[in-house]
Amino acid sequence: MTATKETHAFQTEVKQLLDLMIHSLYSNKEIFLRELISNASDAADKLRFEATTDDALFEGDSDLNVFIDIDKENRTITIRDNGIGMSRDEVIANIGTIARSGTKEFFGQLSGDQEKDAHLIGQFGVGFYSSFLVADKVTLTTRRAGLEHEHGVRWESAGDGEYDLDTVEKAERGTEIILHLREEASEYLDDWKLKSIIHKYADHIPFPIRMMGTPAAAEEGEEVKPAEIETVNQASALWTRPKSELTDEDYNNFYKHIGHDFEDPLARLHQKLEGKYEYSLLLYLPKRAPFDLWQLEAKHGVKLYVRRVFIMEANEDLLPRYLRFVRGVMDTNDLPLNVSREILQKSPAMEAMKKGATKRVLSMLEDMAKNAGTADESDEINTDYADFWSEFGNCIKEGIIEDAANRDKISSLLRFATTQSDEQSVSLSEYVSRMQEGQDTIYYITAESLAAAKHSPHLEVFRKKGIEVVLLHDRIDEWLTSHLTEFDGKKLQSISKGELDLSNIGENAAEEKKEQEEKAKAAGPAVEKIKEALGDKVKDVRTTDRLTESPACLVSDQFDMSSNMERILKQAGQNVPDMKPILEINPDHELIQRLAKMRSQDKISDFSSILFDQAVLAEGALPEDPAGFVRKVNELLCK
Ligand SMILES: Nc1ncnc2c1ncn2[C@@H]1O[C@H](COP(=O)(O)OP(=O)(O)OP(=O)(O)O)[C@@H](O)[C@H]1O
Repeated sequence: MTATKETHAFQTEVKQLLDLMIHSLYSNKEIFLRELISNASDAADKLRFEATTDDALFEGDSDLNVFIDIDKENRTITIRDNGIGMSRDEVIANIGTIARSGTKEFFGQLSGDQEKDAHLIGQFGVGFYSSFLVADKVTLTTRRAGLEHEHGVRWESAGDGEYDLDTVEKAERGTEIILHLREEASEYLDDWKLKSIIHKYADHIPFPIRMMGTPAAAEEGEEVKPAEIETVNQASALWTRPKSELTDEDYNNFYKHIGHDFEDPLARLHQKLEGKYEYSLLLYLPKRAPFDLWQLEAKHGVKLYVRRVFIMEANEDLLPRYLRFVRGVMDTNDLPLNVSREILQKSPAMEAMKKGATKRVLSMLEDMAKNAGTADESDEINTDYADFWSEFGNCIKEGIIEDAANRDKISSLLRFATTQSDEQSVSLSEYVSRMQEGQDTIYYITAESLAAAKHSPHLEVFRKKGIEVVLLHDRIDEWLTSHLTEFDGKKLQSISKGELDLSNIGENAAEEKKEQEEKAKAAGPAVEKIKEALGDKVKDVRTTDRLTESPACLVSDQFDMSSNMERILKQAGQNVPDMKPILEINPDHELIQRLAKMRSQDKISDFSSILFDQAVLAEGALPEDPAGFVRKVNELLCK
């Protein structure tokens, strides 16, 4: 064996993370133990799974456990597991490097404000690095199960930007971490203190966590009995225990382990399902979106266990992609332990679990939505669903597109801003319950921002008639509305697409319609003039009753792409054919009436072009020739 001691530098991000962590999690130091036990438990899970197809990996020792040892004299705590361990390459890849999606976003969001950053860092997860909260030197020795004894690896660092790596002999497989405690972390040398932290954070860990017990005090003349090893935690899989035995704290601590989160969850679901297939679900909704929510390779999800043996993180196999924020465990007796992932994915039992779990998560959300706004005994208003929506609403919208079978259920979970609420808090049923007499359509507008939607000229007639309009301004809304075309038997219609017919709505509808027709007729010459002036810039020019204050607006043809969608696709670098809009004019507006009287071709042309560009601006977009627009307006102003 060649001696291979090397010194490596930490990846820049690791250094940054360490500095930040030591400062911001200072008052929360004890979490180091939770993080290290969590890793040890994951390592035991991995070994147990790999050993289902290769028993030799147990190396004759299948009693998976974590052992914690205190050495008061040398001021160290040792956390030792006999899990899967790591090879040299794995140590380099896992310890000293952050190779996870969402890292860039995480660093981008740091503000320098300690409290806020502590929160962010908690969400991001500090894992192994939390050792440096209490230690000024960490020595990790590990050997991967199945490798020869001489392929052990020692990793050592003072957390100052570098680590040493050495190849060593290690007889037992697994990982041993020695924390050389800082002066100010002496309290952790007390075994009662450590035991109470283990109870707090790791009772639910399904492997025994062992420590030396306290030696019983000897009676006079008796020999002092040596201390015995004792198991500190409950060591049973939490989801297999009856609900009545479990406290909120038990559930929350388990969530923090499984969800790699520092905060309590927003809600949970614990059920045992019996039918053709038997399985248990323990699922949680996080309070906050993880950093990698929008990454394709989201890291943590739902864990699949078969007969309490961890099989895999199996997000999309167990829950549809749009529910990727759900964390937790599904455990079944109906799958074999030692089959490949591919076979598992195709099994009817997995399919049934996915269907059942999806249904139950959606029902949990429905219940949360129902309870929204209600007050509890202490008069506190329930904001759980609003909180959920602001973090994960856009994922639920994906569900409309992705999960046609549950579309009805999902559509009742949607919440929007409308002309009556800036908050995204209005459900479609609430909208329907407020519809005007004669209204049989749910009206919406899509725009680049809430402000652009709210101030769009298209809303003018709706305001006048008191008709509520749903204001859509998230990118995904364009896709949402192309899949959600009906709710509760009512059509959804964009107010900036196609012809608008509000003639059935309101008290004087019939008279208004007649009046409008007359006005349209009178504006005929103006329409023709503008049409000629704008040429092929527009698909058509026509009068409208949409507008009450603005002179003109743009609409898309019923089956054309909306201008907002066109903009989004173009921004995303897609090749989109130019859609020609329809210019609608307000025959009551003074500008239109003045234009009707104009004779000079040049003036008509300038006026028409200004009308068109103004309508573009009102959509939140830029005219094709902004400088030309400004020049024409200035010329007019000076006249
Ligand atoms: N005791 C251990 N045995 C085997 N592998 C380990 C052990 N501790 C850490 N690792 C490996 O190092 C990786 C990084 O660990 P770290 O605690 O930094 O992050 P994590 O557990 O993956 O995620 P999080 O930061 O969210 O806790 C783990 O994913 C695992 O592969």
